[in-house]
Amino acid sequence: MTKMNLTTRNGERIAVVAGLRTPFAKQATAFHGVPAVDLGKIVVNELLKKHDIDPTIIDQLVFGQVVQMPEAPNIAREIVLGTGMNVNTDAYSVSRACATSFQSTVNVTEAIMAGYVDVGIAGGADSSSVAPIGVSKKFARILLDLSKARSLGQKISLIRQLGLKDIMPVPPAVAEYSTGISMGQTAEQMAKTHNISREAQDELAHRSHTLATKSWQEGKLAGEVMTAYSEPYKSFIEKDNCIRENSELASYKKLRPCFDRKHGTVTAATSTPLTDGASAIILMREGRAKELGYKPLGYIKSYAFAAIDVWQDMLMGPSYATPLALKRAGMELKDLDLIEMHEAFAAQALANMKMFASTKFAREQLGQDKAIGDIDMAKFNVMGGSLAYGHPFAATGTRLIVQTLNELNRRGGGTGLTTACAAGGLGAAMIVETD
Ligand SMILES: CC(=O)SCCNC(=O)CCNC(=O)[C@H](O)C(C)(C)COP(=O)(O)OP(=O)(O)OC[C@H]1O[C@@H](n2cnc3c(N)ncnc32)[C@H](O)[C@@H]1OP(=O)(O)O
Repeated sequence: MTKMNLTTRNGERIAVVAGLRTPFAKQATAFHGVPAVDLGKIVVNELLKKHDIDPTIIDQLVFGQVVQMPEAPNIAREIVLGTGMNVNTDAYSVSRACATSFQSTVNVTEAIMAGYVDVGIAGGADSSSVAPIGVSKKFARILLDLSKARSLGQKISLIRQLGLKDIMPVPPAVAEYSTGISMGQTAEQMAKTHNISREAQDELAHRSHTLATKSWQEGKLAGEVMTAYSEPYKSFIEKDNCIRENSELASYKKLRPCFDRKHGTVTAATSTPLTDGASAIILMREGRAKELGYKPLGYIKSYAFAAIDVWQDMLMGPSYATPLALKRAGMELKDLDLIEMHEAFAAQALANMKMFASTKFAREQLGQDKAIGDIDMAKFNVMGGSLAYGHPFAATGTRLIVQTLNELNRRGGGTGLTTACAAGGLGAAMIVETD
């Protein structure tokens, strides 16, 4: 197969020049009270400062946030207006559930390929601590009717229709809108369908924490996680705080399942914690990066998105998107030097790994004779994954892209796969390479 690259019309590659993320913090800890829009501003502000990028050269900023704030629906534009960037910088927001910052990266990539943009920022931010708490549909309707009621009698009769249940606040659910099935329940489905044992899930989570701890200790994350917070932002944390530095397999075994208390196997340790954080990357036309004197971290080689039904085993996206991204890159799984898969749940990652290796799955679901391939654990989530780092939904895609490129560079260069499942039965896969 001939290897292929994504390029502009005159053959220039799409360069990832730099990337940065906030430390990722467990819900209601270090970033308690800090909305996603501020996390986005913090990270973009520091990204520009750290890499001495003149904000006036940014043509476009595309950002996303999964749990949206009704008062600031276009987070991208708020970031431009709130970071001293040129007010004329185009900015819009995208949403693709947990693959949101894959999507923002693709939007900027495609704009560069089309020749419309030379320099763009992509990323995502989410806060599980500042969530839009709503009201029930009945309460919302009655509030509206109350505002239109003319007499006291009308008002009283409307209020009388409300019970205690109707006026209780409604937090956003981490569940599928059309089915009501939570992400955790889907992970339970996947563990059962694919026969993923509790032991295997515990081991993957323990591995994730152990490798993430080691990566921090070896200083590998220092360059890509911000530690300095410039004015007007206060100082926060300097390290991810979901990672268990003293992870012990024995303590995993003691935990009770969370989503199917009686027959389940998915626990708090084998689920990504609810997390706050933001991440962003700067993309440039290869020639523009050279003109400006930047040495890119790497390049976007190919990408693919895929979608499956949402009732059963919905978090299988990587198994559908990866073969497409490989085909578009003219590559096979064995050609890759690193494989970074978002660990939404240990059961979900393990089920996808099984399906990568399954010829039956390839034949029946992908319409191809050969399995995607066996995953070599020496290449898989080598610095740990989302189970340890956490998962601020929209920020995970650009975390994966930057972490993979930096690790490829430390290993002397190569090609890496980054892939994630997402709500709505969606999947994203992106292949990145270094020089
Ligand atoms: C496409 C996608 O990405 S879909 C995924 C989207 N994301 C989600 O759905 C989020 C899923 N996660 C969650 O909803 C929550 O994290 C839950 C419900 C699983 C757990 O929430 P909580 O109960 O608040 O978790 P908490 O951190 O308190 O942990 C519960 C217990 O497990 C323990 N624990 C958690 N992780 C570990 C670990 N790695 N090792 C040992 N013990 C652990 C905690 O210490 C705690 O013990 P304690 O009760 O004695 O204090």
